[in-house]
Amino acid sequence: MDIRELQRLDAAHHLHPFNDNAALARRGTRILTRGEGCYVWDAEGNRLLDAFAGLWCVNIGYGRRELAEAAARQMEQLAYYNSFFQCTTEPTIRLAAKLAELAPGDINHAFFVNSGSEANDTIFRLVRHFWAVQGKPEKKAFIARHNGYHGTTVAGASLGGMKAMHGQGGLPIPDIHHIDPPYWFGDGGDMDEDEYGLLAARRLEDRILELGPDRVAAFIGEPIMGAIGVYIPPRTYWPEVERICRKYDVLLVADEVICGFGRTGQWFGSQYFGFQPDVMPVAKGITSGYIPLGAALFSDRVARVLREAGGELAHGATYSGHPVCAAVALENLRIMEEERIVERAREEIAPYLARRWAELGEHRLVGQARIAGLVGALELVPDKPRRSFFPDRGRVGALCRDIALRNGLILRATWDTMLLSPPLVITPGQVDELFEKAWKTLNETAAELGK
Ligand SMILES: Cc1ncc(COP(=O)(O)O)c(CNc2cccc(C(=O)O)c2)c1O
Repeated sequence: MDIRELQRLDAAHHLHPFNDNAALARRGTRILTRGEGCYVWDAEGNRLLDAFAGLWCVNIGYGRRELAEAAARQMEQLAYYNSFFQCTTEPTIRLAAKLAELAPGDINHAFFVNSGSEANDTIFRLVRHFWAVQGKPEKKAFIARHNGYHGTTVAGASLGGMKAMHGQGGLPIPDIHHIDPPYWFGDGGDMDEDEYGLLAARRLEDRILELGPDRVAAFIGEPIMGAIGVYIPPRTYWPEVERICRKYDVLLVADEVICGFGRTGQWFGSQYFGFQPDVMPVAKGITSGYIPLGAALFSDRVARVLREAGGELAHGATYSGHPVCAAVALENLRIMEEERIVERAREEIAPYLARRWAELGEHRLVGQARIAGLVGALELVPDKPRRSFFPDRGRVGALCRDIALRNGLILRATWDTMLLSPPLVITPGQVDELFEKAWKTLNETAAELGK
């Protein structure tokens, strides 16, 4: 492999997602070549501990041959057929049944797509259809959170609260409203966290009353807000959100694209926080990132209306329920169940990871270390113990991420918050390696800042 030639071709022909492509062309792309367990290798032979599981998604770790073999078997037998025209395939059916078994409460129905973004676009359309066929076409507004992330499609990016995304493409589309998120570190002041959780949840009730309950179709939120910086809400937040949604008959959509399939140590984030959604988009961990797959999961109530009163659903994609993707997802979930990956993550790894993560919180550069199961954040601050931010937010985070890479560790940086989301199969020894590399990285970052 001629790395320079590949980088030249990349700069000439490949537009990267969420990148300044001109700067990247000047800097050169890191080319990843292999993955095994919790490690990935780049083309220059660097072995990196991937404490971010690709992009929140490689839950069972890299290199599980069983998934490749499941894909090959299905490809050889039936590489593709669709679920249109009264047809479908066996793995698609079995995956829908497996998801009904794993999902909480009466979430028993799956509409398959190719990504989390498409799952949220599906939810946006079918939730509106759910109310319209019941004679409530005006009940079509969605409420979401500023700085939330729900994907990159028109509806997904509009449901998201990222202003930079809204600025590209003239978003949000009409009838999508945003409230402030539960970010205690940033705006909780001296308030007790439990008290702050209730206050943050009641922002939803205020907005429902402002819009009129008869106009509000649904509220969508990530159990833990991932991309913006792992905002872990106080334990009082979600039960209060659920109470408010039930009070005004607003559907509750839990965006489980990151939290789903074991990330918090429970199968789903709603179980970690103790609430029951009506609708759940899922993706990422459903196949551990080995092949693209997303799904919109619906409760009995919603599915019954869509089935019985909805007539023909005028919605679907070529690859909705793709048999190879379904076969890989089934193998992924089989491994997760048979090896008790979620339970072991909760019982054995999460407690140890929490202890070591809290030790990183002792560092002079860290204003808060927060974690829930196997997803966490370190807030880098200029003058601990004050909860404040660096003036040029994002520069220190980018510096810290680059130093981590130099030390053989992958962490994500959002602004000046370092994010953790390792494969669920990380071992105690690898947690120690993560700690050592992260501590060294924080020291070197502080030194570069003259701290
Ligand atoms: C909560 C949530 N919902 C929907 C999506 C969209 O899924 P797809 O990407 O499969 O369409 C996501 C995706 N999450 C995501 C995607 C890209 C980058 C980052 C980051 O943290 O930098 C996070 C997500 O985190």
